[in-house]
Amino acid sequence: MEKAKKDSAYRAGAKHITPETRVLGVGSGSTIVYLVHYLRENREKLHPDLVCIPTGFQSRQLLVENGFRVAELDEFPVIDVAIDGADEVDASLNVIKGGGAAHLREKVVASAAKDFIIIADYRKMSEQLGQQWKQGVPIEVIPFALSPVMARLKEMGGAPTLRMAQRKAGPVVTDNGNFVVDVDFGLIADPASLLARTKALAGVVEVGLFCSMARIAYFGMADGSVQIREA
Ligand SMILES: O=C[C@H](O)[C@H](O)[C@H](O)COP(=O)(O)O
Repeated sequence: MEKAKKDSAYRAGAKHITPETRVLGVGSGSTIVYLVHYLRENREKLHPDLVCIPTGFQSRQLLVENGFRVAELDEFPVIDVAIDGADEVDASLNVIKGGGAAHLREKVVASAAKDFIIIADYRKMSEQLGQQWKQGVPIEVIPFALSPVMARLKEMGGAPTLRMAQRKAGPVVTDNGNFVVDVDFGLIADPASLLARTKALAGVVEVGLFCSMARIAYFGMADGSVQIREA
């Protein structure tokens, strides 16, 4: 599995991070660690003034520890390329993200990017969202709105669960001070419509459905190959 993650990250890095890439969005999760390894091992191929925009605390730390310059969107509101992991990717490149509760900032960074690329291992590859990722769609909610949002999500046919922290009593609290509700909607026939309906609920800050955003996805396979899906 680790090899598959590394293969996808290295293939995408070699293809999409060129000496012209000045501002790079760096996502979150375990696959993105390998992208930072790629950057570390290929410094001579990078723009001399490369600036990285991390999507959260984890990737920020990772980049700083490896000697890369990190900056905020205030300074660099347009990103050349953003690369990020995924929890599930369907045949049309709709993506579920937020398994690490980072999807709000990830979506902001992806939206600011001219090009958005996904890296993942083969477990994330599916035909329809909900096939592989059984944990549900991550939805970031302000704590004040938790109960009414949970009730509305049930009315919409979802099965919401408040994500609980491990090694801390109580719920997961995101980098933005909010809660995450994982909502099982079964197989998702129309991700864009589900995104629109869930995002419209008062108190929902962001939904971990990324529709019509990714241009290309790299999947590291069990046999050592890398499969590519393009929008
Ligand atoms: O919130 C977390 C992010 O959306 C991650 O990019 C996603 O969960 C994939 O993570 P991993 O590369 O660890 O599978």
